[in-house]
Parts: sequence; structure tokens; C-alpha cells
Amino acid sequence: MDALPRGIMPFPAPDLPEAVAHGFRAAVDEAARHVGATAPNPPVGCALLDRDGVILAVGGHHRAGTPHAEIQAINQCRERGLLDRAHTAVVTLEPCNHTGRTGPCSQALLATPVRTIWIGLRDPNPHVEGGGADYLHQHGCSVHVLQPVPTHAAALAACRSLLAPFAHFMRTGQPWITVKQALDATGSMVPPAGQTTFSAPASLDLAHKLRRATDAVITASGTIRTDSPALTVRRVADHPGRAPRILAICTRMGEVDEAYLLAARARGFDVRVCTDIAALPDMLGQAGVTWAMVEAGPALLAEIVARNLWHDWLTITADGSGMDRYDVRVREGDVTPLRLFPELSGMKE
Ligand SMILES: NC(=O)C1=CN([C@@H]2O[C@H](COP(=O)(O)OP(=O)(O)OC[C@H]3O[C@@H](n4cnc5c(N)ncnc54)[C@H](OP(=O)(O)O)[C@@H]3O)[C@@H](O)[C@H]2O)C=CC1
Ligand SMILES: Nc1c(N[C@@H]2O[C@H](COP(=O)(O)O)[C@@H](O)[C@H]2O)[nH]c(=O)[nH]c1=O
Repeated sequence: MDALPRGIMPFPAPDLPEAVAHGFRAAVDEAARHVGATAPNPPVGCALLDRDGVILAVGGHHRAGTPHAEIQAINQCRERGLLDRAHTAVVTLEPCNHTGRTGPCSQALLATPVRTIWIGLRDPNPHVEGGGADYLHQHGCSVHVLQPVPTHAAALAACRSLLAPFAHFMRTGQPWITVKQALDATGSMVPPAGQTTFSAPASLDLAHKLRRATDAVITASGTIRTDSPALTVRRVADHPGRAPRILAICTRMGEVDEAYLLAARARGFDVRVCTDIAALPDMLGQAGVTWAMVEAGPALLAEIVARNLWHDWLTITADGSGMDRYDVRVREGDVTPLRLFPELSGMKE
């Protein structure tokens, strides 16, 4: 059967069986564990279910160049002697159908007993010729892609949160940019003398989880002069062996203290100095950054707002009680990868 143009194949969308919804939650959670380590690839998760809907294995993509989520799940099943029972694959992103750094997942799935495939989102990568969904359908599988219908809404929202930075990166060649802004009870961003932060411990944990999840941090020379910030992942375990995070330092003057630059490189950063913030998204995109976080002072944030350079914005407001308030704004639409964090999401079970 000839391939139909993408979008024509309807991939009918029955109600989501509870077992498949459960599979999506497991697949998203597994993929989310590796967010920040997969760029320039997307984070992807895959659950394999038996005929009764029991989850046999859950795989996630760990790093570009290493096996995709489907292969991880298949290998786990095989190692445990469970592959004969595999019946349904639940994948957050359409299985690939091309040989890149690894082989096609569509064919790997066909080599198993799996014949029912639930897909969260079609692959937004325009360079991936021939969708895996069409291929699997043409080879006799029952293929379903999540649709914007009420029974799919929670699973679809989770898959969109997971894929938002990569989808944006594919569409524009630029990273998704998250601003994290901490405010004190008076609305000031400036810490008391002798301190660089004032947020509650749980908020600092969240800030470090965000550092772990993002491929680059954007700061500016005012913050460096005042705080000499480390900007490293410290309060949570970082991804072992990840590619160096990029530290983009904005300065119109192009002058950054040499000792700071040396120290930042010694901390493992790939440091880039940026004299024109308008050029920063392209610069980061060309370096393969899919998601970047801004940790800079009021002057740079004003520039970012004036130029519409942000996609979502987390405000952490401290009132001194130790229970900070979190507000998430999304510049366009309602999809944000910030919803992946339990602290910022009501989506978790
Ligand atoms: N509460 C929070 O969340 C945070 C608070 N802070 C606090 O903020 C304070 C520092 O803030 P602030 O003084 O406003 O400094 P910023 O960190 O905002 O840095 C300002 C500098 O950014 C550079 N810059 C401005 N516009 C551009 C542009 N268009 N392109 C490239 N570079 C540009 C300029 O550098 P140059 O002069 O070199 O040309 C400017 O001086 C500190 O007290 C720090 O603790 C910092 C981060 C987060
Ligand atoms: N003040 C403030 C933040 N500020 C950011 O954290 C930087 C310090 O990072 P580090 O040197 O790695 O501990 C500081 O320079 C600024 O970029 N972050 C927050 O979550 N809450 C806060 O209250």
C-alpha cells in the first residue's frame, strides 16, 4: 500500500483504555527522568503491555546516539523472558522509521508480537522521511494517535509537555526559553547583602531540578558581577555523563571577568559570551540546545520581555513562611514543559 501524505491517515482514536492511560503515565515519567540529557534528541518513553494491559517494561531514551525508548523497552522484555507476551506498545512520540544513529524503531516493533501501537504525538522532525505510524499501519498494526478529545486529554497534555522544547526546536531551530524569577515578599529580585538566593529550600531544589532538565543557562553580566553564581546542579543528582551544559553570558560590552570564565569552565560549562541577546536563540539552537533557562537580573529580564524571547515564565514568590508560591505563565497557548515537575502540575496521579 502506498504511503498516504501525513495527516490524511486518520488513525482512529477510540476511548483510551485505562491500561493504556496507565502506560502513557509510566512512559512519560520514564522519559521525564532523562530530560536534560537527550538533546539534540527529544526525551521519549515507551511502555510495553501484555494482552491484559499489564505493563511488562518501560523504556526511556537516555542520550543521542544510544537506543531509543522502544528498543530499551523491547530489550528489557527480552532479558526478562517476557517478549512473547508483548501485545501493545505505548509510545510518547511516533516511532522512528529511519536509520539515523540507531536503526528504525518501527521495524524493531514489527519484529516483536506487538501489533497495537498507541502514539502520543506524531514526530515533528521534518527531516524524518516517512512516519513510523504509517509504516506500522501498512504492516498490519492497529495504530492510534492521541487526539484532542476529552478521554485523551490528560495523556496528550503530558506528551505535549514532554515534547514542547523539542517540537519548538524542530519548528524554529531555536530552543524553548524558560525564565525563572525569584521574588521576595516585597516583589524584589535582589537578595539581601551577602546572599545570592532567598527562596525556600524546596524552591531551590526545584531550581536545581530545572537546571538539570535544561541544556543551557542564560545569565548576564550584572548577576555575575554581583553574585558570581555557580549555576551548577547541586541540590539534586545531575545526569551522569551528560554533555556539558552551555552557560550563555549576556553582556553588551563583551567584557566578562576572566577569572569567572575560567571558574565556570572548570565547573564543566561550555561558556558562550553573547553581546546581542537577539542573536542568542539562533546561537543556542545551532549548538543543539533544545531547552534553555534564564537566571538573570531585572535588566536582562526586561530585554527578554521587550523582545518576546521567552516561552514560559516561572515566578517563585517567597513570603517568609517557607512555603513559596509558584506561578507559571505561558506566552502562547497552554503547553509548557514546566508541567512535568510535580511541584508545578496537578496532572500527577
Ligand atoms: N531573584 C532572581 O531570580 C534573580 C536575581 N538576580 C539578582 O539580580 C541582580 C543583578 O541584576 P541586574 O543588575 O539587573 O543585572 P542583569 O543580570 O540583568 O545583567 C544586566 C546586564 O546584561 C547585559 N545586557 C543587557 N541587555 C543586553 C542585550 N540586549 N544583549 C546582551 N547583553 C545585554 C548588560 O551587560 P554589560 O553591562 O556587560 O553590557 C547589562 O549590564 C543581582 O542582585 C542578582 O542577585 C539575578 C538572577 C536571578
Ligand atoms: N535569588 C534567587 C535566585 N537567583 C539565581 O541563583 C543564582 C545563584 O546560583 P548558585 O550560585 O548556583 O547558588 C543567582 O545568581 C541568580 O542567578 N534563584 C532562586 O531560585 N531563588 C532566589 O532567591
